[in-house]
Amino acid sequence: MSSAPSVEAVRAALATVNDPEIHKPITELGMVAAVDVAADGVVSVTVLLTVAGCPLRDTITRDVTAAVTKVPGVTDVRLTLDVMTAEQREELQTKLRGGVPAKEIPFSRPGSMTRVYAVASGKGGVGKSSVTVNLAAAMAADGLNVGVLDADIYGHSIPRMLGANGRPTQVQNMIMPPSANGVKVISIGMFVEGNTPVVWRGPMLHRALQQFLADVFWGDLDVLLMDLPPGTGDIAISIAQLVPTAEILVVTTPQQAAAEVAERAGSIATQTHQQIAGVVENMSYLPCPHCTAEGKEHRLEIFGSGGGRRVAEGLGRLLGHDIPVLGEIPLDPRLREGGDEGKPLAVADPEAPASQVLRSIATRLGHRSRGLAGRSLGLTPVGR
Ligand SMILES: Nc1ncnc2c1ncn2[C@@H]1O[C@H](COP(=O)(O)OP(=O)(O)OP(=O)(O)O)[C@@H](O)[C@H]1O
Repeated sequence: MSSAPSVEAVRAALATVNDPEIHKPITELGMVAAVDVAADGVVSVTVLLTVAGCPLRDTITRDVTAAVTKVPGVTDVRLTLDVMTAEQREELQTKLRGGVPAKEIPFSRPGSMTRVYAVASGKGGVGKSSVTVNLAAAMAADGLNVGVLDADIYGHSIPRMLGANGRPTQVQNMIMPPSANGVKVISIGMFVEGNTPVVWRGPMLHRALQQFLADVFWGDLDVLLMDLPPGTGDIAISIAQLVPTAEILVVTTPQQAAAEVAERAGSIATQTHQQIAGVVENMSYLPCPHCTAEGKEHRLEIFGSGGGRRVAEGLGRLLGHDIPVLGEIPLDPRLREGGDEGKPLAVADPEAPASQVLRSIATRLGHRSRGLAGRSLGLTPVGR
């Protein structure tokens, strides 16, 4: 007959259980209130939930029971779920913030290691959100900790495109973002009922963004992507004020008209003194299906050509240094379908031509040297 396990062995097993929302071990979060091991191998564990009526209590129950059951010598697991006191939640919040005072934006602290990209476009519908979610998913698949802030307050489509169906939950004053495809997501769409359009004005939008940046528990992000609304509106200015180190990523189509507006949107960087990470040309061409079937390459340039290059050159002239075109993404109906289904093509089919371009951009942006983001190096970036 095997002997009863030690309390340490049970605690070690509990340390393998992550809180489903905070994604950290429950032992580190102060959620394990008591562990008791009886001589007959019956283990009693008390776990404190962050809030009463926690929607994920079933997941926690299942995970804790499974982990403890695996410890040799355990004959039964008796789990009691209780709720943290206000003081305990306060303690947890301080711990989660890693000492950063409330209301401070972690990404704008000096020495922040998170690279922040604000994805901008001139016109709507050029694929800015599609590019954002695919880059985010590709970076996450590459092992980076990634967050997406859907700042496209009027056309918030990011949660659907990423398949983030969950709702944010609240621990004290902190908002826990749901995650999908390995990416943490927060969107104004998660805070409005149904499909209600948001008709907020500048100051309210600024406050909402401030809250998303300061009060959301993002954890240690390698990269934060912010999907801006099209154009050069209040939000772009707010972002520049809130996170001055955010670099701008301009998305355009090859079309002349789109390129002109994109250039205007990018030129905001001269006023806000932000860096431009580069230009992404989306919907660059459609690989001719007939020629592809015959093993030949023939690009149908549905929206013309050269928009990305023109924007990069225009912005380069304005800023006095070269701006790279980071990639030309072809049209692919599966990219749209992936967006509708919450399965970004870059990870669902990484070898598709559009995915290959997206993944190469993700690698380039995700692995730029840390700590230099947003700083002028006095160097001229090399083009493609
Ligand atoms: N490369 C592509 N191939 C095929 N469809 C695409 C591609 N890029 C984007 N789309 C589709 O085009 C539509 C517009 O894209 P998306 O919503 O990403 O644009 P947007 O610039 O973010 O628009 P808005 O800012 O107005 O919300 C979507 O239906 C999307 O699935």
